[in-house]
Amino acid sequence: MKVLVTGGAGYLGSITSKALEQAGHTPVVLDSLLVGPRQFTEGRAFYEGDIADRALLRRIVDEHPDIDATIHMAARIVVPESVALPYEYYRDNVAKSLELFDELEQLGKPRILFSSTASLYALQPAFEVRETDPVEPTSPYARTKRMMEMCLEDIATATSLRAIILRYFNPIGTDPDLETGYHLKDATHVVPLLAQTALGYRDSFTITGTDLPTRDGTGLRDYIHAWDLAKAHVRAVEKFDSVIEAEGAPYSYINIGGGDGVTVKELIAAVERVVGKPVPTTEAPPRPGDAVGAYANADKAARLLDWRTEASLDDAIASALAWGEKRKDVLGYE
Ligand SMILES: NC(=O)c1ccc[n+]([C@@H]2O[C@H](COP(=O)([O-])OP(=O)(O)OC[C@H]3O[C@@H](n4cnc5c(N)ncnc54)[C@H](O)[C@@H]3O)[C@@H](O)[C@H]2O)c1
Ligand SMILES: O=c1ccn([C@@H]2O[C@H](COP(=O)(O)OP(=O)(O)O[C@H]3O[C@H](CO)[C@H](O)[C@H](O)[C@H]3O)[C@@H](O)[C@H]2O)c(=O)[nH]1
Repeated sequence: MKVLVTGGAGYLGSITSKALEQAGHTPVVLDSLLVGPRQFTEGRAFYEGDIADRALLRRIVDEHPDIDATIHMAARIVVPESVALPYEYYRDNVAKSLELFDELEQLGKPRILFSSTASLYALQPAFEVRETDPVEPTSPYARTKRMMEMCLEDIATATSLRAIILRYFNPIGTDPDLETGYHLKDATHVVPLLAQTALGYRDSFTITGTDLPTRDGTGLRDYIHAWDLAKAHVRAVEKFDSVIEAEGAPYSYINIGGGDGVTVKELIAAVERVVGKPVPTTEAPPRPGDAVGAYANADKAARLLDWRTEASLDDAIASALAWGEKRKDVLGYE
């Protein structure tokens, strides 16, 4: 199959492109390089440009008329930044996504996989969330994702477009060959920050939020290996039509998580276990827009995609540490 991957120069887009290739499929990457590095597109069909550039989309489909589906990963993704830059987040994640979907549908390319987020779930007393559980996005970023979910429901109901909405829990680590990975210079995600501290590139790691309603007061997340997440996309592309048929609706929501909740303090202990030495920490209040947390009920992914996570937390942390050591060679910064 041939798959258009928007945001394919990014962290998850580049790893997913590689997983598609390993499964015998062909990714076609569209990315503006707003943040994704050009190196991450090497060896692939790559179009540099914006998802809302309709002329470019027409050219891509003209040159690749056999595109079977689109994985729409391009977005701005940093929660605290979304609080400070709402215009940028709503314009890029919502308004531009609508242009993309409208043009793809007109071009006869109606299969969309959409990258959504677990951070939009409302807090549940036991933290486990199913796709049918209530949502309550707490940041502009999460609201852009929820808005797009609602748009996709309405568009799929009214038009030929069909959507599989993948709600990612927290991907960490990278592809097995360490070719691409987490690339943000000023990391904001917990595991890259912990890895940089464990590797000695940072003096200490700051725990943001120690008085939350979790078992030890720190934020709880469901961390999954990015390579497992990439393979979930391969399954979703391959099974697209059968998922939509099984759903009995023109759209489907699927949690992509492992099913284990891990607090920040537990995560730090796991990193210390993997590196075999303590990681210095300090404490601070939660970040603006921070969610308390959730972990996935991943039964639906198992049933509809025949997918479940394979890697352990320690494997995923080891992958993140290995990439943390290597990324200076690839990107030029630690
Ligand atoms: N990383 C996570 O923890 C996480 C968790 C849940 C969901 N997601 C979602 O997964 C997707 C990929 O995230 P990621 O971590 O790989 O982020 P990333 O920033 O590495 O990748 C996003 C890519 O999109 C590109 N892009 C942004 N706006 C664009 C535009 N208008 N036109 C073309 N390209 C554009 C960027 O240059 C970048 O390469 C996003 O939609 C994100 O919301 C990520
Ligand atoms: O320096 C830090 C950074 C984070 N954390 C904590 O670590 C946990 C995870 O934080 P991340 O920023 O790594 O992940 P989030 O779940 O908050 O957010 C990320 O994953 C979400 C999916 O759940 C969104 O999609 C979003 O793109 C992405 O930023 C949170 O409890 C956070 O408070 C710290 O203790 N210290």
